[in-house]
Amino acid sequence: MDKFLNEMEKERPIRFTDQHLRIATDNYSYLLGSGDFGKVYKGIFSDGTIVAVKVLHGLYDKKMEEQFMAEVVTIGKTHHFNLVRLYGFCLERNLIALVYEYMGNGSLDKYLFHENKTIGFERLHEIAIETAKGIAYLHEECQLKIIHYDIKP
Ligand SMILES: Nc1ncnc2c1ncn2[C@@H]1O[C@H](COP(=O)(O)OP(=O)(O)OP(=O)(O)O)[C@@H](O)[C@H]1O
Repeated sequence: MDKFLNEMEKERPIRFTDQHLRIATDNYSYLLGSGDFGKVYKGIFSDGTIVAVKVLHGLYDKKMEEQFMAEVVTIGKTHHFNLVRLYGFCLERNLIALVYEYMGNGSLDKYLFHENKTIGFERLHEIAIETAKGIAYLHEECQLKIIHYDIKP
């Protein structure tokens, strides 16, 4: 694990301390949302960079370690316009977190599934193409296994 973390630090993602993230998030006072793996908070670093800090919940075990490493290895290496940047991570006994680029407009699914406004076909097509470009890049960069589904007409 230590070797992995040292490698990652050379590659790019920054290793943050618990204290650093506590200050940036103003003691986790601004909740952006929550997902399957934890809660996401807004943070601002002293240089003005706005971030989204995902605090992973659950006990630190082998499965959690694997999930964490997979995310840092894959997303941490990527630099693509259509993919959210992973700036860094925190791996301490009392805090396991991932630090992402802040997306001011929130999640895409909000627009696709929860908003009353309907998105026109052209915009939907554009989103699909740009999403596919992001996935293709990730696939190439990280040699991810992408599952191919048979789409029935
Ligand atoms: N980078 C970000 N910038 C701004 N808001 C974010 C960011 N990442 C997450 N959020 C907010 O936090 C919420 C939860 O995100 P999270 O990634 O934990 O869950 P999810 O999108 O449901 O995916 P999953 O749980 O499958 O990982 C999102 O719906 C969004 O509102």
